[in-house]
Order: sequence, then structure tokens, then C-alpha cells
Amino acid sequence: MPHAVELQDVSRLYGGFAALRRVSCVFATGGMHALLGDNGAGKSTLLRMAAGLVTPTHGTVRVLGGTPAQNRYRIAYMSHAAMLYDDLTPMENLAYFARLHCSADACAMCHASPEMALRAVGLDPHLKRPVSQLSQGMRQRTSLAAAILADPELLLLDEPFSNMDVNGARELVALLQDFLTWPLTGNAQGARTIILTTHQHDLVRGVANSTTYLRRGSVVPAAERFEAEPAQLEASAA
Ligand SMILES: Nc1ncnc2c1ncn2[C@@H]1O[C@H](COP(=O)(O)OP(=O)(O)OP(=O)(O)O)[C@@H](O)[C@H]1O
Repeated sequence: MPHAVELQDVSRLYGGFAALRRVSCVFATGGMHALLGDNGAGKSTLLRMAAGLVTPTHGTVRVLGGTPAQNRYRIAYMSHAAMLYDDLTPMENLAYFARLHCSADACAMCHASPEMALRAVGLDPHLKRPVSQLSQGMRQRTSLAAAILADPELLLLDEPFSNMDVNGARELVALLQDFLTWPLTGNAQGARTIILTTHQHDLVRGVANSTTYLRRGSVVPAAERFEAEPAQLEASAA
């Protein structure tokens, strides 16, 4: 089975600055994988590359055995900034996204209905309040519902727990674990995969199937990981 995401000697330059520098790593198909690192380490760049939103300056990115473009209907990406229409309710937002997905060549991809997607993330589809009046946690859930609407095999989540309290974030982790158990539809083979970036390693410790650390655009080798995660070192020394 192909890897969910595979980077071979990937660099991404912005002018003379390397957001990613000769990165080679794989994220296995199936399960939840955490991408960690300090601010500016290159996490979002890597995730957006897997989504096909950023192209490498050098190297190769393979997603589900092909290019991100070839597999774009099998991938969903959720940015850390919620891309929602504030004046619409969660249901209206999702109904709009469903219409977008179902245009032209993409109508085969809407396996989940807006109602199912909202229920899956624990939101009432009949909620009448516009998104602007919802808590941050509910907005995040609405964004997640929009991402899973297309029933993706690969779900890429950039900082899904940002601005959420601990309980809300734990609930979200449980929802993501549940999503991983959904059977794949159609002719899809393999397993669902989530790759998420976070600064809150505690939330996914023991839940994530793998952890990849970035530091200043490079993957931190396993032997140096404590150094990459000083909070964990302090906790273990206490
Ligand atoms: N479009 C861009 N133009 C110029 N520099 C960029 C661009 N995108 C990212 N960078 C730079 O690349 C580096 C890595 O950014 P990236 O957003 O991938 O880091 P990150 O690990 O996700 O950080 P954070 O945790 O703060 O979100 C940063 O120094 C950032 O300023």
C-alpha cells in the first residue's frame, strides 16, 4: 500500500529563506500522525504541500501513491484560520460547500451529506445561529465538518486545537479517532489517515500513531527529540 504522504529530499525556498530544507519523511497510511515543532519550523508548509497548495522548490512529494493534484478529491485540508461564512449557520455553510464540491466533475465525491458531517462532529444541524455567534470550538467543529464532507481518505489539519479549551480539544481528538474508523466508500482501498500539526503534543500523545518533529525546516532525528521538545524534558525531569 502506498504511503499517505512521502517527501523525498524536499526543499521550499522563499527568496533565500528555506521554509523546508532537504526534508525526507513518510507518513504511513492509516491512523493519526502528529507533526510538531516550534513556530516557523515549517509544519504548515509541509501540510500545505501535501494538500497541493504549495509546490516544492526541489524534491518530490507523493500523496496516496500519486501527485497531490492527481489525488485531490481524496484529500481534505483544514487551515488553522476557519474558512467559513460568518453570516451563515453551520448548515448553510456546509450546504454551500456541498454545492461547490458537487459542481461539474466532482459530484461523485459527496458521500457525506451536510447533515451527516455536522452530526459527526457533534453539532446540531438545526442550529439557527450564524457562525459569527458561535464559540471558537463550534467554529472549529464546523470547519472540520466542511473538511470531512468530501469523505476524504487523507485529512490534513493545521492546528485543529488552536483557541480551544482542553475539554473541547479532547472532544475533538475523540471525534477524529471516530472518523478514522469510518469505512471507506466506493472502490477506495486502504485506510483513513489524519495528519495534524499542533503545539499541544499532550493532546495526541498516546493517540497519534507517529510523531514527526520539525526544527527550522528540517526533520529532527529521533535521537534529538527531547531537545526539540523542551517542555517534555522539563516534565520528565520534575
Ligand atoms: N508564503 C510565504 N512567504 C514567505 N515566507 C513564508 C511563506 N510561508 C511560510 N513562510 C516562512 O516559512 C517558515 C515556516 O512557516 P510555516 O508556516 O510552515 O511554519 P509553522 O511551523 O507552521 O509555524 P507556526 O507554528 O507558527 O504556524 C516561517 O519562517 C514563515 O515565515
